[in-house]
Amino acid sequence: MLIAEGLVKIFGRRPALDGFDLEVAPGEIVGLIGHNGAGKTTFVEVVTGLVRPDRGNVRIGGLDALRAGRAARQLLGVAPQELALYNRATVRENLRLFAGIAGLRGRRRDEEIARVLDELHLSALANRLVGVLSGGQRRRVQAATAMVAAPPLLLLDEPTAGADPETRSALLAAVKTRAEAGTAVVYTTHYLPELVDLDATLALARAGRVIARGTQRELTRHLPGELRVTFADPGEPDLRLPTTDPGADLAALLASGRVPVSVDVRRPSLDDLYRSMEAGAGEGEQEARDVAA
Ligand SMILES: Nc1ncnc2c1ncn2[C@@H]1O[C@H](COP(=O)(O)OP(=O)(O)OP(=O)(O)O)[C@@H](O)[C@H]1O
Repeated sequence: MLIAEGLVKIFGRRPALDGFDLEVAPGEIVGLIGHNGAGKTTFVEVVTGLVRPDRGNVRIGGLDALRAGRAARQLLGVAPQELALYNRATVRENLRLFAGIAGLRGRRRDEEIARVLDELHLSALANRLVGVLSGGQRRRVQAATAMVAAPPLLLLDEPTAGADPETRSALLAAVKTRAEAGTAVVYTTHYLPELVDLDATLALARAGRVIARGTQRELTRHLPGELRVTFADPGEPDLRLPTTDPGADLAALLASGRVPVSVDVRRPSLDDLYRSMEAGAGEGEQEARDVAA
């Protein structure tokens, strides 16, 4: 549904995108993660048409988004990181406007608005001015504007930033439902557990390019998990051992004659993956590139 190839965008002398590639299939949710400044928002802005890349191609649903921008954007719903809503209009009026821009009219428009209000738990706020809503409520409204015309591609840039648990779970459920119906989703976030809930595949951005792409399991395979053991002898402290081979490490422990009363193996998590990226352009990144290769 989305193919971005070799995107380069230079601001001043610094590349914000430096050979950024990403493909997203219909029904796929891609969690786009990476440190502040990795280029995630610039990528979203290029796909949206707000920023023109210096090099590279973007295809949306087979259309060249850099040449046939208008037609390609009809296939796109965007919730930008910086909220773009009309504060002096109500939630419903905002949704009418966005649905109208996407070409929805009459009864179909009203039905889609009712559906998205319900999905995002916004029905009770439909006639309130956006300007008087809380930050989390506005974020939900922004996500609703992206989803209202049921576009086949959704770009959600940190849609749950600052959101309370209710906002977050309503949004995640709506995104899941849309993906199950075939929508392709690019979802940027710093809240990694959300990507587990969404069963998203991952794209790790660093310094303007995607350095690794795959499932959570594929990308964390090279990282150590943790073996947690409690012993029968109350005087013996609990053991927490980083491990890539818990079976072998446990066998070695048992062979040493120590008697465990509980054993737990924690798989490497997305947080571990994120931390491994902190290692910079060192070993961790090279391993991530190997995984991608
Ligand atoms: N309009 C702009 N003018 C100059 N530099 C820019 C502009 N937009 C982005 N940048 C720079 O491009 C780089 C990538 O920024 P971008 O906002 O894409 O990162 P990000 O991965 O979305 O970060 P975050 O997680 O903080 O949202 C940063 O160094 C940023 O300062």
